[in-house]
Amino acid sequence: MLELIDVTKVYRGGKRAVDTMTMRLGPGMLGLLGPNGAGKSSLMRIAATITRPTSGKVLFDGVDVVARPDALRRHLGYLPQDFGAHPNLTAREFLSYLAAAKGMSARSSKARIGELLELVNLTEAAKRPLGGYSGGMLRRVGIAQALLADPRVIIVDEPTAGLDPQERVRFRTMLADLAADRVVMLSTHIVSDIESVASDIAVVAGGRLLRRGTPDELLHMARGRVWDLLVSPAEADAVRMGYVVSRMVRTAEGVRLRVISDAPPSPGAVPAAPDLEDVYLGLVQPAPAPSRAMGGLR
Ligand SMILES: Nc1ncnc2c1ncn2[C@@H]1O[C@H](COP(=O)(O)OP(=O)(O)OP(=O)(O)O)[C@@H](O)[C@H]1O
Repeated sequence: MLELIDVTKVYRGGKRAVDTMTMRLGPGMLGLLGPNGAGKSSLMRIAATITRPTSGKVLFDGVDVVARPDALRRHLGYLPQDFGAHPNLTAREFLSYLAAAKGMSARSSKARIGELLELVNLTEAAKRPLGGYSGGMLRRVGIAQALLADPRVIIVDEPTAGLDPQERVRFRTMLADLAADRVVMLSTHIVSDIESVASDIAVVAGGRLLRRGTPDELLHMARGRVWDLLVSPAEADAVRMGYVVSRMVRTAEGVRLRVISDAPPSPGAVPAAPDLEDVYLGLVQPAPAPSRAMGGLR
């Protein structure tokens, strides 16, 4: 069990990137969802013992890992957002080098690296220098290095950035499998990255935890507050001035809008079944003035 308790991070210069966040994580996948600048990377670096919190506690199985980071590090696989690999090394050489740095024996690491290359589908490319890899292939090397020591806790920061749709799906499924018996914490600003795999979603913005729940619990919040309407282009502009609009499609008949609001935004609005994108936008997007769109979702 990994626990973040009242964690705050204030950077030099005064930026409060994480503001008294508390999260407890057991086995399973927690999707940390928030816009750019929400504080996701800062929180993950703190959870991964890379950065010290300004205040608050991080406990792993009850042990204070701010004071004793090694208690977590030997069980941790971490994939930072800016994961960089040496361009002249092959995938196999790079992973062997990291395994040696982690103190793994050459024999056990050889077998493990073979397994991992298979898992991330890089066996065939493993003898080529990393400099010639695509963004997606490098991400897969990144996840392989995070899994080297068969970690109990896996922290991956925006792992799908730069992946094509097929790679995204493969990556999500792989992490979901790993989450069966491990703590997996994954950050993203893309709702579809986590809605099909995370049973537990934390929405963060401005350094604060806004909501946490299962997809069903989050969807429940938005029930009765999502509306579809078809309007003229001029009316669409007016609606966008006053409401949170989660989708807008121009069609031959007019503009089809999806609006988040407690009350119907217009007499012709039809209630719609919410999805997680609606919930997310309702939480993180400031309501345009006049502020009547967000109340119920906060
Ligand atoms: N080392 C630092 N020094 C000062 N400010 C920082 C530092 N790192 C991050 N910040 C600021 O803290 C806030 C949160 O940044 P953070 O990277 O944690 O957010 P994020 O949700 O991961 O966003 P992104 O997806 O853009 O990385 C931002 O305003 C960022 O500019």
